[in-house]
Amino acid sequence: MAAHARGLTAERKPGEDPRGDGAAVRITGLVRSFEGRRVLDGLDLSIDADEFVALIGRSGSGKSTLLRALAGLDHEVEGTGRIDAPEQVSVVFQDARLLPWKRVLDNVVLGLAGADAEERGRAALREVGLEGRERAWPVELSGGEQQRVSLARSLVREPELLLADEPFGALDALTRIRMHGLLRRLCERHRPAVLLVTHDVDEAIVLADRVVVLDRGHIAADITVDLAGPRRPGTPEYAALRDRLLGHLGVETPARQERAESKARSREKP
Ligand SMILES: Nc1ncnc2c1ncn2[C@@H]1O[C@H](COP(=O)(O)OP(=O)(O)OP(=O)(O)O)[C@@H](O)[C@H]1O
Repeated sequence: MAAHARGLTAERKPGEDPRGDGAAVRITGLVRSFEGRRVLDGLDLSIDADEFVALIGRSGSGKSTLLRALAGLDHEVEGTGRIDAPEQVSVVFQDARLLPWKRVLDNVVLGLAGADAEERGRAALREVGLEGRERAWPVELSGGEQQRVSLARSLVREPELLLADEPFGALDALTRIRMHGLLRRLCERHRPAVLLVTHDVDEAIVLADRVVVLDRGHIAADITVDLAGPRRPGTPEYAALRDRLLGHLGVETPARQERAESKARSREKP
């Protein structure tokens, strides 16, 4: 994929794995600036093939800037650094970005080569639970259904890397939970490397193998989600991880407050 911010010092090398370490994505010393202000400040990040990484961080920390750099959508941005990423990349945004004048199936297969494109498109729609809606217009679908079409459009291209920028941010809570299940199943089947930008710590824990916290252009934490059994908010391990991630985002939780108070009390003791 040709993709470069102005001033990028090194070329992207699609699909290369020079170290043979199984990484699908390798980002080294990435810098991105707007009007002289560094939003990404020498960032390094690797994502293994078929690894699911969630990227969280406060508003303005540079999450979308990083995702756009990886997607090759930042030609006008000032920057340096090196990005090694696969050739086949698909991007899903918060809004489904379907063409309103094309039917659902035509949106899915748009630009897809091969005599079997339509059959693959139908199969992708089946996978996301939209069999029978091939001839519907986008406007006839709910928000959740439109995002399903957007996922089908991405996955029909069999991406080695799936980039998702708050894909479920505009959906209601119940639809979101259903979409989490769908995305997890699709990823287990197609096994792309995934970078998911989200504001939702629970979404990150439920879906990801690793959660990366971005803070002022640097990686402030890189945490493997190592929870035994189903990832249910009720378990102590889940609560501890959630608490830790919220701490990195500067959010005070009752548990953190309790710990701080007990530390302060023990310091006061003679
Ligand atoms: N095209 C642009 N021109 C100028 N500044 C920009 C541009 N795009 C992003 N920025 C700035 O870069 C910083 C990082 O933006 P970015 O969208 O990457 O943050 P984010 O972590 O995705 O935020 P949010 O969670 O609110 O979506 C912000 O301060 C933003 O104002």
